[in-house]
Amino acid sequence: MGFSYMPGFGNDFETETLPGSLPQGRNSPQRPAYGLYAEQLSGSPFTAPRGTNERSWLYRIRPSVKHTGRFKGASYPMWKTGPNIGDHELALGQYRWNPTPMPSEPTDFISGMRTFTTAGDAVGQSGMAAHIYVANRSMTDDHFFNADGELLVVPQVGALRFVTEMGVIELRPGEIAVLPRGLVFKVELADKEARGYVCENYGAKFTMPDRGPIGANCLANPRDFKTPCAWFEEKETPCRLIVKWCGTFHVTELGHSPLDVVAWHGNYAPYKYDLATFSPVGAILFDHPDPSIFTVLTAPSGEEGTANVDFVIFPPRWLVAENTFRPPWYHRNIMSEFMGLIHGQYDAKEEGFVPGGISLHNQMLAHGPDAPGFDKATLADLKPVKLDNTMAFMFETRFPQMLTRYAAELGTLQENYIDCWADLKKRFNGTPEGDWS
Ligand SMILES: O=C(O)Cc1cc(O)ccc1O
Ligand SMILES: [Fe+2]
Repeated sequence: MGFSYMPGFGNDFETETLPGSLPQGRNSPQRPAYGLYAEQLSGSPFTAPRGTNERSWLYRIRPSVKHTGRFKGASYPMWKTGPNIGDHELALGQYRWNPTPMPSEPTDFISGMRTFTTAGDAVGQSGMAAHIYVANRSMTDDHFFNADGELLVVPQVGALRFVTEMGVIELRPGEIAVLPRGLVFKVELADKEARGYVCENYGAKFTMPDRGPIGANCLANPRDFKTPCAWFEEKETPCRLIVKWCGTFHVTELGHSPLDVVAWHGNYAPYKYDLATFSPVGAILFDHPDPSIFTVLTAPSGEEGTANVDFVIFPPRWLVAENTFRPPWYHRNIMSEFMGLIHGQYDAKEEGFVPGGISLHNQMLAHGPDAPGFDKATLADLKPVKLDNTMAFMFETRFPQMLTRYAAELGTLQENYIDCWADLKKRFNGTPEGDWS
C-alpha cells in the first residue's frame, strides 16, 4: 500500500482521514466530529517567535494521557545520552569503523540503537548523539517517543516504515527522515534486516540553511520535503509505550494503539527527504569550497553561523575545477565531524571507508585525503570528472564528540586507520618545483 505525503518544509499542513474529522475555523470545538479528542503537541514554547513557533493539533480516538499503567523503568543500555560521564574513552584520535554487524538475536529499531558518540548535554538541550541502528524485527505492539531530541534517520541497509501518530513514512536508503521530539511512532522493517545512522539532535530543531547569494533555488528545495498524510488504526489490544527522557528509559502500558490520530493540522510534524533531489552548487572554475555548500539541514545553536549540528551530504556531482587539488584539503576544524557512507566510495578515502562504516574526526584533529588519494589527485588529468554512485554524509557539531565505551571497544574499530596518511611523502626539496615524483 502506498502512503500519501504533503510537500513543503515547515508548512502549516492539514490532513484528515475521514470527511469532516478536522475541525475548521477553530482548534477545540466543544464536541469534535466523530467523538474525537483534541490534543495539542507543542514543539516550541507557546511564546516562541512566529518563525520558530511550532505546534500541531491532533484529533484522536483517545487522548495520549490515557495509558493504563504507570511509567516503569526500562533498559536500553546501548543507547547513551550526553553528557555520557563515566562511560567514554577520551575521544582523542582519528577513528574509523567498519560496518556494525547485524544482530543474530531479535532486535528492533529501539533495542538496536548503538551510540557511538555523544556531544553536549541533552538536559541542557544542546548537542547531539550519533548512533547506528541495526534491526531484524518490526515493532508490533511497542511504540516509542523521545523527549530528549529529534531523530534524523539515515538508512543504509533495508527499507523502513515509520508508523507515526501523524502518518506513515516509508523510507529507503538514499532518503532521510526527521522525527520530531515527542512524536509517538513504531518502526516496521520492509526488508529482512536494516542498518543505518541516526543523529539525535538535543538542540533547536533542524531547519533549512539560508542560501545567501546562491539565491532562491538549488541545494535542498522546500517542496522535496514530504510530510505524511494522517493515518490511524483502531486497535483495541494491549500496547506499550517506551519513552526516552533525560537519558533514561521508561515504559507504560495502553489498552489500545496510540496511533489513533484521525486528523491533524499544524507545522510540527515528521518529514522525509530524498537526497537525490539535492541540487549541489560548487566551484566551477577553481578551488575546493567548504562543505557547508552541501548542508541539507542545519540545527542552530543560538550563536549565529555556529550550528548545534549540520547535516551535510557529499552527493554525486561533476568536478571541473582547474589547477586545483580537487578532494578535500587537509584541515583542522573547530567543529567535529562524524561521517558515514550510504553507498559507493568517498573521494578522500577510496579504500577503507566503506558503506555502513564511520569516520570520526574530532574537534581540531587533523585529517584529509589518505596517501593514495593525495597521489591520485596531484597527478590527475584535470578534465571534467563525474563523481558518481556515491553518497557520504556528515553530522558536524560545534561540540567535541565523546566516544562511548561501546564504540571504543568495538571489534570493527580500525586500529591502523592513521596509517593511511603514513605514506605522505616529503615533497619539499628546496626547489620551487618541489618533488612530485
Ligand atoms: O573531512 C572530510 O572528509 C569532510 C570534508 C569534506 C570537504 O570537502 C571539506 C571539508 C571536510 O571536512
Ligand atoms: Fe573534515
